[in-house]
Amino acid sequence: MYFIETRGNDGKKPKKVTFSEAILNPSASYGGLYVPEKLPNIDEKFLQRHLTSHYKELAFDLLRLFSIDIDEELIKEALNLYDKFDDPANPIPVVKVEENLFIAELYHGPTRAFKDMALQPFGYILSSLAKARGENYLILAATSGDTGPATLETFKNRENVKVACIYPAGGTSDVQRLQMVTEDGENLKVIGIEGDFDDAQSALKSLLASEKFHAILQEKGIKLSAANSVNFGRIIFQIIYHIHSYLELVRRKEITFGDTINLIVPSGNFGNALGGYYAKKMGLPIKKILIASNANNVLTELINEGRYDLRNKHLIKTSSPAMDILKSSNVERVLFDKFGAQRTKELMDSLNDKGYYKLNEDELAALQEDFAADFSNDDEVKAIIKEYALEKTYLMDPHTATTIKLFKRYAADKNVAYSTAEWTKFAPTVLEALEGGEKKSDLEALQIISEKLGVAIPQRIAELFHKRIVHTTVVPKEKIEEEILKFL
Ligand SMILES: N[C@@H](CCOP(=O)(O)O)C(=O)O
Repeated sequence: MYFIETRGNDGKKPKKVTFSEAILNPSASYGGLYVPEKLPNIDEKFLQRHLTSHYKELAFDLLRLFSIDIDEELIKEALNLYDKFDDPANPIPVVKVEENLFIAELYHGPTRAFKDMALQPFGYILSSLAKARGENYLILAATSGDTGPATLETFKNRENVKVACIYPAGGTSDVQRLQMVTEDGENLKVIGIEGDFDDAQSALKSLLASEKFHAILQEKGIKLSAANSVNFGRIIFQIIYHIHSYLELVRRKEITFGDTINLIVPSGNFGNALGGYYAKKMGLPIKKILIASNANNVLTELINEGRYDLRNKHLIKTSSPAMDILKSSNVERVLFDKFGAQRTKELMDSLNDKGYYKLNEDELAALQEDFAADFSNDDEVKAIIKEYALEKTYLMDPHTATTIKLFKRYAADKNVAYSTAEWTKFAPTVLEALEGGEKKSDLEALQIISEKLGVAIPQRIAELFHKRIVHTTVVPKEKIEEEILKFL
């Protein structure tokens, strides 16, 4: 299968590339993204076959449907990394929380957030390709808290790759920050910036698109790639778990083949939601993808009103920092799929130049065929955490809590909501939700919640508080490139 560009081709880059080319060099013409030329189909036979199979087999067959140019043995080795998850027999438990609400817990990997689901195998494949080709890569990552730790974990001490991870100083939870600044691999550099996630991601995108930066790296014998979901290598692994969720409901006889379900997705950069959209397009019986946001509600406005409007908006720091994003990358792939390259370029140019775009009526209707959306503010999030912990004995983190408003609206349907991070990454907010009062430190809050509710703190989270801080760099956003070059 080949991959093409969301904003069309500039005549300088190849018109289509293979999967390996798309993941090693994810920068497409005009600042666009790579997408599959044609999505493969999954039919009932495919689903039936995987009713009794392991997640790794489902993943392997799904990747095969895309006919990617990666050696099958390498894919199998990469998928074996799911054996490190809490339950090697099932990396994603799906918990029935109440009638029609199933929570798919995507956080049982090493860094306790859904990013491990894709970054564990993707990091292995990318670094193995680099080594096999005898090439050296700089991998950029911009993070609002979860992608960073998962990227550092997957690439740590891997040969032929160096990682520069950019995070907004003060814009993540303390556990997320510690997960990054205590990572001690020789090939890793963590850079805090005086700015927000959008600044970090804009820097990443302009470095990816910069011929000058590529040339400087070339002189050093280094090529450039990225670990964020701008890289299709991330997205392909984010399609699989939606199929797994559906199969889980069939296995438990909650639905039969052909019944439709909703997916409720806490959304920031839209990679998870895009994975669900692709699964739907490929034939998975999904009724709607419900997009849950926090107070940074650009996606709610887009899906409900058809306008993506950044004018007069500034990023708000919320209790769900991984979703503190205004410039959401993967909406572009949906625009391309629905309206084609020319219109996508028009819309994205308008967003970049004027700070907004507006869909016409037909376009909005097309978007609403697949998506609905709502957002929750921090008070609503805290109330949900408390309600579910105390009344339904289900402990959830603030990102997961944003899905519940949508569940309540669609409670007559079967819904799979995604839990994208473990509560342990946001313990002070969770404790504040449960008990009110002054915000406690992460360590204190973790201990109190663990004792009171009898829930375990994973060792890797507990030991963060005793690890040496390795990365102390914090720079103005204008100095990101300089800092990266100092590290190489
Ligand atoms: N929510 C992310 C932001 C980056 O998203 P990605 O899917 O493009 O990696 C984070 O937690 O870092």
